[in-house]
Amino acid sequence: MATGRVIRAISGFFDVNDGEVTRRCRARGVFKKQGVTVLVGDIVEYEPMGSQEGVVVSVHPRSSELVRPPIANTDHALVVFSFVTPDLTPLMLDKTITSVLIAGVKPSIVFTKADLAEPSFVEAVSSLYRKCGFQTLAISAKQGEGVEQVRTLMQGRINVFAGPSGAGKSTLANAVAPGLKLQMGAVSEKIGRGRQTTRHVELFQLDHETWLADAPGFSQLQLSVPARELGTFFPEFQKVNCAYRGCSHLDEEGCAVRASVERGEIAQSRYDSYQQMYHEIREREENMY
Ligand SMILES: Nc1nc2c(ncn2[C@@H]2O[C@H](COP(=O)(O)OP(=O)(O)OP(=O)(O)O)[C@@H](O)[C@H]2O)c(=O)[nH]1
Ligand SMILES: [Zn+2]
Repeated sequence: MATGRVIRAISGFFDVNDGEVTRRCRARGVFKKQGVTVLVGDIVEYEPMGSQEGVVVSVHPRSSELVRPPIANTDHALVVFSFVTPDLTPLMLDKTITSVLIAGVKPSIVFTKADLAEPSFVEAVSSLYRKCGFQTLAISAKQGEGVEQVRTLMQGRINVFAGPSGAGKSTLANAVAPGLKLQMGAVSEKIGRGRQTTRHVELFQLDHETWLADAPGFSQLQLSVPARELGTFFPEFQKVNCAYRGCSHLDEEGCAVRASVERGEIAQSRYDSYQQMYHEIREREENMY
């Protein structure tokens, strides 16, 4: 028996890498009956067969599981947003960060196209997110500025990119992994005649302990958390210790979060995003009954 990581899934086969060799494996027949799924990113036990093949016999418990694209055990999301072209929209950024946190994945925020933005804007935005407690970088991938620091953040992790179209994900991926020619376009999904085809996801190895998914995650921002728990995914809200259990931080009297916003400590834009997301979730919750 051997242990490896699934790095690719192709029409019923799984490519399993043990750190050196990649074998094409099929899954045990009983998996289907037992409802066991094998995802790219899974750590699996397999029975080697010959020098290049094998059979997956069990799947280790997952630390995280993304639905689109389907990847297991991602532990780091690079949240890539450009300062300009397209312009930064705080709500989109905050939603992406929150979705990453809800999925149990650590986010790092990478602001791109710093070369096209006003230095004062670059500094203001970066410091706003740094103060929230997020790892934050402002880079210019085209000029190669900050690329080394991004690569350092990725070290020893299973990385996935997240962020809107045109933010610079492909450019950055190719800067950190030259030679791989990565295309980070969103996972395409065609729905026709009841059939759903999703682009294959693959993990690319940057070194023996660092991996990068070739498709961006968090393309559908569902915010799958009860409204009352949303605040726990805003690290700067946690720091002020609102004494009210289950406080929505919207209109409760004496709410420490609102007081902090009024003092200008918690950023108004983050609080606005929180309110917007809260109402979105509430609407969904109300429609469920
Ligand atoms: N000036 C400048 N342009 C950049 C930078 N990074 C990316 N770009 C440009 O921005 C455009 C979009 O970059 P992509 O890397 O294709 O963006 P993407 O996020 O992969 O976009 P999708 O594939 O649509 O998801 C390209 O024309 C890049 O050359 C940067 O740091 N500075
Ligand atoms: Zn509160």
